Amino acid sequence: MTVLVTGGAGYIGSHTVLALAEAGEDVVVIDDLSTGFSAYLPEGVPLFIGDAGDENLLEGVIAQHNIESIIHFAGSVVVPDSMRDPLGYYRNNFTTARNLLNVAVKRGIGRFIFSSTAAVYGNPDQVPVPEHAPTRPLSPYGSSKLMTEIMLHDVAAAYGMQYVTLRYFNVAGADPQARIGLATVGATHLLKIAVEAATGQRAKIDVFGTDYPTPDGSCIRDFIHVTDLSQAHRSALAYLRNGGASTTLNCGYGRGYSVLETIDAVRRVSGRSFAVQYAPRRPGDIMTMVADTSRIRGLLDWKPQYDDLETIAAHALAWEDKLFHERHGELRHAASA
Ligand SMILES: NC(=O)c1ccc[n+]([C@@H]2O[C@H](COP(=O)([O-])OP(=O)(O)OC[C@H]3O[C@@H](n4cnc5c(N)ncnc54)[C@H](O)[C@@H]3O)[C@@H](O)[C@H]2O)c1
Ligand SMILES: O=c1ccn([C@@H]2O[C@H](COP(=O)(O)OP(=O)(O)O[C@H]3O[C@H](CO)[C@H](O)[C@H](O)[C@H]3O)[C@@H](O)[C@H]2O)c(=O)[nH]1
Repeated sequence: MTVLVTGGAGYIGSHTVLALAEAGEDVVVIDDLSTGFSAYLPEGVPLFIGDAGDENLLEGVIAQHNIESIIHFAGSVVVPDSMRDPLGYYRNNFTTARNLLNVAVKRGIGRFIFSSTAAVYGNPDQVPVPEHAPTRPLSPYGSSKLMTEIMLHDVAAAYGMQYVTLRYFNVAGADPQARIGLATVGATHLLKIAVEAATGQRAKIDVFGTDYPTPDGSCIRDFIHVTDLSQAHRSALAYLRNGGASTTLNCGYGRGYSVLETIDAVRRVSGRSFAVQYAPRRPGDIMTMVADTSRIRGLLDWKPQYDDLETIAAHALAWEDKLFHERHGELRHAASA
């Protein structure tokens, strides 16, 4: 009984593969390494380098391994890029999932966990946002995820598949032992930028908008530690194996922190000062995005362990320090070669 993880060499995928491997699960990964890193997979986890929508590759992997469940992370994740290249995003997020589901149905793989996003809600009418809130994505990225959610629902209804769609809120932090973390060059996530500033890799951090009608004028987000999120995938898998009905679940802690509070947390845990510059609002930003978490807490046996902004910031910082020294060392090495 093996779990196929697509995009398992990426940020969230690699933390989930680690959690599964540590729990003794057999895992195989398909990843095209477009933004992932093979080095972040635990020893012994087979990696098939290729497209998760390549049906021949999928058939080959399934023929070699006894796949019982699929966790589908592979996709393109940068909202502004999706505005510039909508067709690329619909292909890599929607068409890839369509091909993967086609093979899953043909091969009778009956359990599917899908990485979706809070971006499907667009600007919410109510906060915290429940899963039944209207879905009005503001970007091709959000639309491509919502279309995949709808397709998965229809496929499950037609072929008797069980699925859990997980709508992640703002994923942050790194493995508490700093074995893996977010390594994408040019990542745009707030906490990543803040720890890059704290490690001296950036001269400053911009705060996009300080005139929102929030207590300190900056946007508010619900940050979830990537290790807690990886455990939510394990819990979702256990839920499906126990016969749980298909469902869609918000993944957050249900608590919001402002952009300024988040930057302050990085300053506190790092003990380092860096420049913070107030900048205009970033187009397309949602003001406040906080999850209603009652459904995930009620349905899954999931107990978050790192629901604390300073802990998330500290883990992100420890990983960034390690990454910076590794990359810096590599550069020195290359320069002297
Ligand atoms: N990071 C977040 O805050 C966030 C929030 C909501 C949802 N998500 C979703 O979670 C998933 C993982 O995101 P992440 O932050 O780990 O990003 P990531 O870029 O680190 O991971 C994506 C992985 O998928 C691989 N990949 C991309 N397209 C592929 C393809 N066609 N075939 C095979 N491999 C492919 C990449 O090489 C990478 O390893 C994505 O589906 C993303 O939309 C992420
Ligand atoms: O240098 C920065 C970077 C970000 N921000 C602000 O910080 C907040 C969070 O921004 P991120 O880019 O870190 O995250 P988003 O909330 O825009 O989006 C993230 O969370 C979404 C769900 O809410 C989607 O899942 C999406 O894929 C994922 O990138 C926003 O108000 C943004 O304007 C800054 O002020 N300065």
